[in-house]
Amino acid sequence: MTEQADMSTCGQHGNPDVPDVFPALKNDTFLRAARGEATSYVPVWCMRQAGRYLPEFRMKRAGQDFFETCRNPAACCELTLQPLRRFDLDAAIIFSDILVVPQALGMDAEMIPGKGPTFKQPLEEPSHLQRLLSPHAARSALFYVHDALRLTRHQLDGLVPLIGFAGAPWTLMCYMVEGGGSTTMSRAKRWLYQYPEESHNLLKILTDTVVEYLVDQVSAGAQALQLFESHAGCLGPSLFMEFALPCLKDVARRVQNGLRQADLPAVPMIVFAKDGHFSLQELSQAGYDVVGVDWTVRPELARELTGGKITLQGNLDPCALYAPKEVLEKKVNKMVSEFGTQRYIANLGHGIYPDAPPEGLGTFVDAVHAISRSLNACTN
Ligand SMILES: Cc1c2[nH]c(c1CCC(=O)O)Cc1[nH]c(c(CCC(=O)O)c1C)Cc1[nH]c(c(CCC(=O)O)c1C)Cc1[nH]c(c(CCC(=O)O)c1C)C2
Repeated sequence: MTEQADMSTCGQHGNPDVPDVFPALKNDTFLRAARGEATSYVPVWCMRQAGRYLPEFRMKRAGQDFFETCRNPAACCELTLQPLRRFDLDAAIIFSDILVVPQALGMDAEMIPGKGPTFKQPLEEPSHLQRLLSPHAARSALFYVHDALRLTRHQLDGLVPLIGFAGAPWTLMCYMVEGGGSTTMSRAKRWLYQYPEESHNLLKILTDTVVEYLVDQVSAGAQALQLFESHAGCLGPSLFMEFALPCLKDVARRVQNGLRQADLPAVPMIVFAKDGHFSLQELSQAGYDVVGVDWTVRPELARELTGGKITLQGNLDPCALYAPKEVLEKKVNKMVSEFGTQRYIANLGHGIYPDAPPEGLGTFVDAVHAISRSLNACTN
């Protein structure tokens, strides 16, 4: 145990009924690895670990509107804790969604079963930017996420660190322009080619909003932050460097400054650019402590591109959870051996799929721990 009871305060939307001193952290392995410190085993968590693959998640969510659930701190807390009751995970991630940010900027979203999240009035042309509320207004609309973080940090009772997150500006712009998911993101990319200046304006609004949102998350109890750039792949290198990377750099720098100014602790920041293999070198110099890697990248190449100096996170193919136990264990062995046991956080290469067998995740987590402990024992 290295961290004493944390004196972080409730922040500007703090609930006066909840005491503002958080319980001491009992397992800091994830934070140590994120900060590049030595660990006796490889910590592991799983993107979308609070999700539909768990029967208890489906039970709790049954009949409830998705975004109503996001606005209910007690429900978010329960859903965040569910996977920790089953698996020996080294971190929790708050149950929420990246789309709460566009909502807070005034865009109405609903979750349509079988289709996914959908905005009723997407941004079709630059004049629609006038519909958006200010980053300042968005900041106060997001109080419910901070209430969920605060409650969950207390309920975790120091078991493992709590991760907060946000969508990266480009990924949020994709949903706001497309109105929902898309395989090509061609409407959003059309903006980059046809309206580059207005695209930069939109990305700036999103960057400003995300920076304040993440600082507030730390104020509410988040002990690490992850940026999801889920739609990096469709950009390719040149659009990524022009439109997405500058925002990611701004977010990292301004969040750490914001934390200093607010007298809040510095927290490790993770960037995960899905299908962004072409950007790994730049991402390793973008101001983040950890770079996430999807399963299409060889661990040795990821180490080489990132100069061996940064913590990497990833990257088991989520479909490997369907494999028989022995095959899955072999895959984990290969992955951990190739990344190495230091400066490494094991994870899937993207979120767990809704039809993944829960016992597969258990095998994955236990194998990461056992294999990394034995590899460490060999080298000591
Ligand atoms: C469980 C869940 C979530 N969002 C959605 C679901 C499924 C819907 C349901 O349960 O009813 C809809 C939900 N929300 C979104 C989608 C994808 C839509 C699409 O692109 O088609 C869906 C189905 C948008 C979204 N939402 C998120 C991302 C980034 C990660 C990624 O790339 O997968 C994205 C792109 C982040 C997210 N979303 C969620 C978390 C929870 C915390 C955890 O990891 O356990 C997180 C981190 C929660």
